[in-house]
Amino acid sequence: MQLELLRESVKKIKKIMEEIGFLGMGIMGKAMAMNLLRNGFKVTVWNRTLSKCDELKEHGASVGESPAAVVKKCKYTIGMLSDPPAALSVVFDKGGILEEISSRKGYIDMSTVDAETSSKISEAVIAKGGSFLEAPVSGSKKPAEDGQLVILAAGEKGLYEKIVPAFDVLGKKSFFLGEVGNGAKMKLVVNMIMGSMMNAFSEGLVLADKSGLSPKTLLDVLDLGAIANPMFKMKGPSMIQNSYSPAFPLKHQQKDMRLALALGDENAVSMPVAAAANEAFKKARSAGLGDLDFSAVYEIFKFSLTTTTNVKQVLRSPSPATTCSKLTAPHLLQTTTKPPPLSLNSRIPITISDNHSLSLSPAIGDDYLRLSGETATQ
Ligand SMILES: NC(=O)C1=CN([C@@H]2O[C@H](COP(=O)(O)OP(=O)(O)OC[C@H]3O[C@@H](n4cnc5c(N)ncnc54)[C@H](OP(=O)(O)O)[C@@H]3O)[C@@H](O)[C@H]2O)C=CC1
Ligand SMILES: O=CCCC(=O)O
Repeated sequence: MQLELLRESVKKIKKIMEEIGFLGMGIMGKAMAMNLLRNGFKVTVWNRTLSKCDELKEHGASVGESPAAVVKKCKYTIGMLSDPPAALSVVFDKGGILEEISSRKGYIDMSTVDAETSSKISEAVIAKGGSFLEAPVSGSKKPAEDGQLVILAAGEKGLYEKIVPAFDVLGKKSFFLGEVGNGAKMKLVVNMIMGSMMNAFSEGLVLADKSGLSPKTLLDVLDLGAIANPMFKMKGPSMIQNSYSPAFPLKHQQKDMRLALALGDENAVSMPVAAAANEAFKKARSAGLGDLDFSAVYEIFKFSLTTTTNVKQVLRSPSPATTCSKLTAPHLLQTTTKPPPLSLNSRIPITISDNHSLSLSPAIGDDYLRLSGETATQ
């Protein structure tokens, strides 16, 4: 039975025969390209920062010197880029896809972008005789590694049918949603709901904690009830340990909230919950948490202090009189260098306002300096 299944998938892959191009070796692109390689596809990769292709090369991928070079070599090219400007750049800029796309070649953009960006790309590719499919995905780093994504495709049905063997490797289920734009819209609706849920979850964890309840017990209770879901289950334990290793970077979640709200504007849909969630993600970005996992928005709820003062500066030269009029998420600050004057036993007094001060003690983690402290009325 297993052998039969194996034969079937080899047959499907052989149907494609042609090499697959892959643009964008970020968290998702790298995992997806690796998965294609593991499943017998020949893959040529490209990334703006070339060094990120090294690991793929070690696993048998070829490396193209530009998006155009990849398209020239491959019949089908997939893109997994950060945002609309990046998705447009690999198509329209010098060395971009348009220089080599032609009839019998297809471009599949799996990035999360808005319908307008996707339509612009589609029109340009089709004008050159090529085929286009948008195919954003639900699921994060782990599902990408395991080939368990949910693929939301729209555009040219013919291209969809031809690329299905690759989608079967990348995902557990593909939807074909009709005309270009529908995949982008579906993805934005899903991520809008996800971002709003993450905010409610964060608020709940803080409320439990401040009410004298154990956040860990809250996780156990949630997991047994009607609102149990994989996201709470997966993110909750690391959130209560202040650990936010990025699977889905917060800056991308905020981009998706922004694009979803724009879709709401376009359709006159009132979205007060999503708008509030977007504000929290923006606040987290401005506090320097954009490259952490989107669950780091929890930090914003833990500390309702508003801040922008250069806390890094404060940390580099802590002194008893250090004054910090505005302070955000003071216990989790990204530092470029470990500040020399600090030791694990240091306590750094920081005055927040005339009436309040913080006394912080540092613990140095991987790339982050974590500080914990309590407010005290002077
Ligand atoms: N991470 C996740 O869980 C998920 C992410 N997504 C979506 O997938 C896309 C990729 O996400 P992810 O892999 O996490 O993001 P990363 O930030 O890890 O990677 C972004 C990629 O885009 C490239 N890039 C950025 N700007 C440009 C540009 N101007 N020109 C060319 N390339 C550029 C980066 O290149 P460089 O290395 O040079 O910076 C990198 O390859 C995003 O749209 C995201 O919203 C969808 C589902 C899940
Ligand atoms: O766009 C990112 C989605 C992340 C997820 O579905 O877990």
